[in-house]
Amino acid sequence: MAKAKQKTVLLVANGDLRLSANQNCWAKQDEMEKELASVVAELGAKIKRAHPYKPDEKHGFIASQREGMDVFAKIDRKAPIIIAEAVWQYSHHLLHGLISHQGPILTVANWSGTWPGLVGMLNLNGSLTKASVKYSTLWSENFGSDKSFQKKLRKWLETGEVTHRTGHVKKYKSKSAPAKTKKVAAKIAADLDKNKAIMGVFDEFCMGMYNAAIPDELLFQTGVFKEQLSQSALFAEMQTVTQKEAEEVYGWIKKKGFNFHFGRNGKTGLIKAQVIEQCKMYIAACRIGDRFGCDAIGIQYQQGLKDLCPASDLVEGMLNSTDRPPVKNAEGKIILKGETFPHFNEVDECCGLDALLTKRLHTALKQPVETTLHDIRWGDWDQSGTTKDYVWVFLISGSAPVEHHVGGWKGSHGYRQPAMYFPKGGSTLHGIAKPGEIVWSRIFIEDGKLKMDLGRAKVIELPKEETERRLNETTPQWPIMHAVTYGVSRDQMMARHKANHINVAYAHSAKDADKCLYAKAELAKQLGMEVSLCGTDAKGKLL
Ligand SMILES: C[C@H](O)[C@@H](O)[C@@H](O)C(=O)CO
Repeated sequence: MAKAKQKTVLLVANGDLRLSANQNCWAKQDEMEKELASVVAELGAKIKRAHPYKPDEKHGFIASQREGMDVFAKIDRKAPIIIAEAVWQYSHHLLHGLISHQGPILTVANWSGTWPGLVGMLNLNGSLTKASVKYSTLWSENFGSDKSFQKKLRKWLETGEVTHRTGHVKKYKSKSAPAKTKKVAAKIAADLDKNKAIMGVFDEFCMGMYNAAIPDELLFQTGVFKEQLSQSALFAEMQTVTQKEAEEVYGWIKKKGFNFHFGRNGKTGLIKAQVIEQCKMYIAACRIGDRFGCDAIGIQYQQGLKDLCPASDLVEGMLNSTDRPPVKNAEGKIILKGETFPHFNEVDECCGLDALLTKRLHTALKQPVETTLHDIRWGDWDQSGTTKDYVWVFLISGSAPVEHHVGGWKGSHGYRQPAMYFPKGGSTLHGIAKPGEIVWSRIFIEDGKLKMDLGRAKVIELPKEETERRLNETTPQWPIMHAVTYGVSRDQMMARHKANHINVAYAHSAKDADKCLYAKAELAKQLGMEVSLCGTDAKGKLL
């Protein structure tokens, strides 16, 4: 390796707020940092941690915003700095310091599914983008042997900047949209303009995901407005739901053939009492959402509620389904009968807005309306010999609608949420996404504007052993989607995507999915977003 100019690079490792997560994940972070330090040394520079390992806490992560501020107050603002991530991290622990930083910034993640480090880095990238902070980003499966990674790292060490090719991204101009899709989009846009719509937000801002909050001023143009709801109100409403009502929801789920995996001890296993509380939350969420006339709702859950009651995941998966337990409002009317009540996980408002638009578009185009977000968790080449395509692991931290799963309700499973993240447990809504054509999309904020990226992909089936390998490399309790993106490579996706989350929606065929994509692009454009199309259609034609 050619030597770069000798210099010291500061390293910052950001973590979760939860001590249990930071302790559990520390070993992998430590391993990754050592590998990175050795490559940086080979390149002639030196890594210096900007904050120490904390023996009493048994980890070396920054674990709060204040702690992050104290770390950044002491560092040279002009120094080159690497944010190295092997775990899920709360971006706001660092954002302040990176906003003030004057030296080159590099975010780095190892290509590992073990903990959501790639997810963490993508969130930080999205947050830095929204905050207009200049940064570079790199990822690699093996820092020590990946020549292309080393070349790019050397470039960053020498120049303070490294870029990636993003030629797969093309600005959407209405010309490419079929006339029918324009008509559908115009009708929905006009309705939003006249009648408006509401996103119910049960506590804004989850786990430091600054990128996920849409400033109200940017939302106004879309005709969608927020109803600021509170998780305390949700918890209070849960207390008004009777045991009988909760048992009815539970019985409904059981009758559908859903597979709960119960254990004996609620500390580490799933127990019925946790599920009953989730059934209460499901009813409470429907009722509050209905009372406020919401078109979509988002429950923050991971901070606050996590210490009070079981996880919201089973609730969220059901809300995103058309085949869900009926809930009556105070007037005795079933709330949104036969419809989804779109839910945006972790109150990612960019996903909420997308889900709200998707429901309307797919209803108008007679396509499946069930949507969800996933984490871009990881990806790998198929090891079963099924496909030569690169296969992503889209895997969200708890639930997806059963319509997305092979076998629907019967093919879906409820596991206890991992104790290190979710002390009060609760069932996930796990399943393996069924093969089919999808549209993926992401609304994000850049240059103070609302933007949307869209692309096409297919979900493929992989043999049981390969699916299990992927689940065991990540978090097996969570729902998985084997996705192959058309005309967008792993590195192109990583270079461009400005979020940890990605929205996905099925269509009946490849042709229908193309139509859905153009209709969504057109609608987003009419709502004032800057829209880009990424990659190709199923046949390889540029979008
Ligand atoms: C449980 C974790 O905090 C997850 O919620 C996290 O990895 C995410 O899903 C981030 O999108």
